[in-house]
Amino acid sequence: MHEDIEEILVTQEQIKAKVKELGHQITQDYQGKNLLLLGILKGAIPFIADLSRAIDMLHEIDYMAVSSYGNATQSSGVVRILKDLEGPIDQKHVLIVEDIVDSGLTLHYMLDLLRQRHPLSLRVCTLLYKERERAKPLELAYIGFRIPNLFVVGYGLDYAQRYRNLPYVGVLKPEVYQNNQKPERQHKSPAESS
Ligand SMILES: O=P(O)(O)OC[C@H]1O[C@H](OP(=O)(O)OP(=O)(O)O)[C@H](O)[C@@H]1O
Ligand code: HPA
Ligand SMILES: [Mg+2]
Repeated sequence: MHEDIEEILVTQEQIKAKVKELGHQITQDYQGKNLLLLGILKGAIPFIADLSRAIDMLHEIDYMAVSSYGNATQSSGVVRILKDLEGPIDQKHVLIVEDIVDSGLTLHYMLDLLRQRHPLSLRVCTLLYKERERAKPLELAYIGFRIPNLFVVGYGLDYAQRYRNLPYVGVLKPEVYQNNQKPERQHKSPAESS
């Protein structure tokens, strides 16, 4: 275990087994359909790479890059699109692939945006779902693991762009981000404090 990690919440073995299970389920659910896996960069990279190979049918992959956390541990509340899809999705069944649903702001923004492009269907597969209060409910078709409301890193999840390469999901020692965080970053955004 890396020295900055306090506790492992989801092991490499648990992730592997869950990805296999999700891939199997998705294969059954999307048989005969034109499936597009839509990965949300950068956090979803390891998950979508493993999930795609666990899906036993032809499908497409595309990515969107959005960012709302920057180097902070709380969402800024403002989602910025850094990279858009390559083409239209009106002939596709879109499955958004996320590493984590935390405040839910990123997904709400993505779902609202993508609905306007009229995909044949639009659903979400997230590896992690944080148990916490949310301003608006979210409908999630596939959830890997429900985790407590702690800041986690690994398997794609970062703190200040680091730790994405850890093969497990772990809780970062608070002193790691408390030492580095600028005071203004510690305020809750208006969207978070409601
Ligand atoms: O439910 P939310 O509170 O919106 O948080 C979830 C989002 O935040 C993270 O992305 P981030 O904006 O940090 O970009 P990254 O994937 O490049 O790290 C994560 O990968 C999700 O996309
Ligand atoms: O707990 C988290 N860790 C890393 N990135 C995140 N983005 C939203 N929540 C988290
Ligand atoms: Mg991030």
